[in-house]
Amino acid sequence: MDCIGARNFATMAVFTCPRFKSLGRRRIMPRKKQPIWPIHMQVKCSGNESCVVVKEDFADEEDYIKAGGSELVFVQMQQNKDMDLQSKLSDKLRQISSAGQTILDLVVIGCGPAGLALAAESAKLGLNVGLVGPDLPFTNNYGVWEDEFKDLGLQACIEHVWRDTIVYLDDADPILIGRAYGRVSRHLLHEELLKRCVEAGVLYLNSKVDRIVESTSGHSLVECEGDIVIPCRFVTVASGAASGKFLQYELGGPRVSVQTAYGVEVEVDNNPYDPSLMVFMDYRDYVRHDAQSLEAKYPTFLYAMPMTKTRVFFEETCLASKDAMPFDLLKKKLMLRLNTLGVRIKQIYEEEWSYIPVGGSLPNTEQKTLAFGAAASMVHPATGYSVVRSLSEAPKCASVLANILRQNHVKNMLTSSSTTSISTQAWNTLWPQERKRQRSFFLFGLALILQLDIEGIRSFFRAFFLVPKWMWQGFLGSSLSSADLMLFAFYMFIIAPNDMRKGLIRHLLSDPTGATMIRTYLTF
Ligand SMILES: CC(C)=CCC/C(C)=C/C=C/C(C)=C/C=C/C(C)=C/C=C/C=C(C)/C=C/C=C(C)/C=C/C=C(\C)CCC=C(C)C
Repeated sequence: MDCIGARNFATMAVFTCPRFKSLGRRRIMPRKKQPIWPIHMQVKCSGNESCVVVKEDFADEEDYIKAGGSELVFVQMQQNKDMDLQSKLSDKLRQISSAGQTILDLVVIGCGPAGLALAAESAKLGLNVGLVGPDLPFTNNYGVWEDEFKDLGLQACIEHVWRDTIVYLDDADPILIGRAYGRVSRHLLHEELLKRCVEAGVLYLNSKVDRIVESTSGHSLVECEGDIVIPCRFVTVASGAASGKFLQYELGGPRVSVQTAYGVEVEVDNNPYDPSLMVFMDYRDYVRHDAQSLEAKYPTFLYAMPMTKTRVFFEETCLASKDAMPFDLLKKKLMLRLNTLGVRIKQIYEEEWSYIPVGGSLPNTEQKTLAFGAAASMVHPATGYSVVRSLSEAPKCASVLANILRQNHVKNMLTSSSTTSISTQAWNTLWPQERKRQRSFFLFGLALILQLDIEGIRSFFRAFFLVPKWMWQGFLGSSLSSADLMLFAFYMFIIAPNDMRKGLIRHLLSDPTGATMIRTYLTF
């Protein structure tokens, strides 16, 4: 058997809800007679993690249901097999079963940072939360501004901090931006978010969701692989940008663009970068390629995290392009760049391929299924960053869901129309008009970046980092209000060189995102 324990989640129990039978749904229990009710099992695993998964012993399904388990098979989260925590969770599961509550308040689909954070925050507020998704480790390397991660209480998940961050645009003086940057340990972040879920009593199902349907009673039914159906009051899709099959997006919005990056963590000789500084963007041109070449179509920069003098994470990044920049081209540019810098790679620890859709439409806010994180278009269109926004908005989104459920007394009265209007309230909190205005500005900025060549990008970012620090920091962190963003635009206009000023005005008057932005700003 695979090492379930080493992956942190472990399945526990499954309920079947007799109500489904009357709805004429397909059988809830897997057809093959297998012991899906809690069983006692021991899992061997490598490493020093304790991997014992203890489950209650039942002779058969009937025995299980008699003992208080309902028919819908469900799951309990465990982390590092802490038996004390596990028994608390078992108690919670029993309370839910004994209170006859087979309908969960919220099912979150997706076990990335956004899904885990939303599940934990919602369960903290007393909602019965189920989390569904494959149990996989985080794969992305997250870079964050240290102050922002500290504010989220996640400082302990940062594995390396650089006291300052540097930007190279051309051969002129580099820009020291005066802000500490951190590299998040994806393992520690995963552990911390799991811990929050475990402590808050989130229930977990390691499965893939096939579809979400509405029942006539107004509940959502989350249909998972293995003929498992979970009834709940709200479903929130947090399974990343590729969640399209569960969601509808507004029609006629801007086309999705792509941020692509190829990274390697390596042991090197001749690292030219100071290990005390994180290299946020190095736009210097080492390759000196012909302006007509394919490389010129995709202006890229180097993002570098020197962990020590000899161990460095280098990532060649295309901030945004209409069509994804091919990974082999990114890799080639990175290798050429390192070669020109005289960096000699001695050992490769890991490689990363990153593909982040940016821009695009907002989710249709009239649908009943909710979304969070990248699925809810929360990726910053002009930077590709999203993890801090998802983590910081999770408590707010959870509290809105909890309030809506409380105010509407939906635990007792749910009809299709009431749940639709409740979902609209939740959507409006996630995407209020003010947020839509800010986003329209970012989309305008993204469209601007897309049409700049390498020289245009250099002078654009020179102006960008000259605006007052609170402005560019707020722009990158999505924390400027729509009015502040206007002030920021005005400021950029004032300090920009003449040709850039002309470009800004031309873009405002001619690009469709300019007209959309003006319209969105004028809508109240
Ligand atoms: C794995 C993962 C997760 C990842 C990987 C990848 C990477 C490495 C990434 C990185 C990234 C980065 C670094 C990014 C950065 C970015 C930035 C900095 C950005 C920025 C942007 C900016 C912008 C867009 C800006 C804009 C501005 C504007 C739009 C302005 C305008 C103005 C105007 C129109 C004028 C007006 C006038 C009057 C009013 C008079």
